[in-house]
Amino acid sequence: MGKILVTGGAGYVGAHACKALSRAGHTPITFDNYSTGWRDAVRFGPAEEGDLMDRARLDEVFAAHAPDAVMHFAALSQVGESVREPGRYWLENVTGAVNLAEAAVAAGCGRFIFSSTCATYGDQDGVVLDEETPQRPENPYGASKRAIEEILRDFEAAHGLRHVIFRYFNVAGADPEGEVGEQHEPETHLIPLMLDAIDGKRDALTVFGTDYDTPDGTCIRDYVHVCDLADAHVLGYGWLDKGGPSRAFNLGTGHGYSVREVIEHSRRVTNRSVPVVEGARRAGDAVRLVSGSERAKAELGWTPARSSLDRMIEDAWHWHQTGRFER
Ligand SMILES: NC(=O)c1ccc[n+]([C@@H]2O[C@H](COP(=O)([O-])OP(=O)(O)OC[C@H]3O[C@@H](n4cnc5c(N)ncnc54)[C@H](O)[C@@H]3O)[C@@H](O)[C@H]2O)c1
Ligand SMILES: O=c1ccn([C@@H]2O[C@H](COP(=O)(O)OP(=O)(O)O[C@H]3O[C@H](CO)[C@@H](O)[C@H](O)[C@H]3O)[C@@H](O)[C@H]2O)c(=O)[nH]1
Repeated sequence: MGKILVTGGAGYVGAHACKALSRAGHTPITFDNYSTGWRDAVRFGPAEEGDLMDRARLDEVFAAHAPDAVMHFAALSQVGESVREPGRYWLENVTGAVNLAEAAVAAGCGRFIFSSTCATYGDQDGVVLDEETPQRPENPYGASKRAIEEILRDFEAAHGLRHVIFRYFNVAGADPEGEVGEQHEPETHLIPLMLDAIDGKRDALTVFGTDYDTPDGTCIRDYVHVCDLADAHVLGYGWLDKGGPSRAFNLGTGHGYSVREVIEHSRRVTNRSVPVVEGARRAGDAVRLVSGSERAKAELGWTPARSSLDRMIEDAWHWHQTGRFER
């Protein structure tokens, strides 16, 4: 069983990964500055407060815990914001990852699992995006993540730091037991915003662009359940623990849904109407991002068992109605 330093363990995906790691018998040690995460979300192992920009603090935490691996979730992660504030994305995402990789190498921790994204691929004229697809990000967020992937390859060559890169598609849903869930402030993600509109916490959901070249004019994304992602991280740790080589894996289902289809499914699952207004395109949005995820299934034995759209909306709705983190 391993000790795993989880940066961003107080955030949405990181907290679900901590639960899955702890269930599998590992010890997740959260490292977080609580900028977008929640102290209440750290329920499955110890917490260390700190900022990735502070290399000395990272060294202290590595010395205190001697982790067997790092899982690096902490990042700035909003496409639209990255277009408006590219400097922050390049500075914080890249510097944070370099500090973490250097601290891991200095401490003799040789395994690194990284949260990358399908935004590193960009639009590719309707082809299914598999791991061999050339990466052509269309926004500073995706570009910063692609840069970190390159940095990890350099660190392996120079220092033997082995890595697993997970390129997530669109994460959705929540822990079905309701212990943790998705809560961003301000919220920018489609499904939680829609649930807010459904129960009157906001006036309406704005659809960002209805004139895209897709069957119904709205953008298409491949949604994957956060608990399936969390399970993939446990498998990724096992892969490196058994001596597996550095590898990149997509995590998606291979099925894309348009914004209008997500609205329709939400209407059905919640049995409520969804107030919607049509708005302008959001800068930086790709038209269509759909995964080829055969590699993760074949090589890691990963199954996105909970990733039907209805199930993700159901679990998100359950959390929306029953859970809430407080500052
Ligand atoms: N949510 C998605 O749909 C999605 C899709 C693809 C990739 N990802 C990636 O997954 C990761 C997690 O995303 P999320 O949705 O859970 O985000 P989140 O904002 O909920 O979590 C990020 C966590 O990192 C912490 N953090 C941020 N900057 C930090 C710093 N400098 N030092 C220490 N802690 C810091 C935050 O406080 C927060 O707890 C990100 O790397 C993101 O790019 C997310
Ligand atoms: O109020 C809203 C919010 C979103 N959308 C649309 O819904 C889709 C999904 O948007 P969102 O939930 O914001 O996700 P993405 O912008 O696709 O980005 C998420 O998914 C990426 C992978 O695709 C990750 O890398 C990012 O970190 C994560 O924020 C997009 O077409 C948006 O234009 C709307 O129409 N209205």
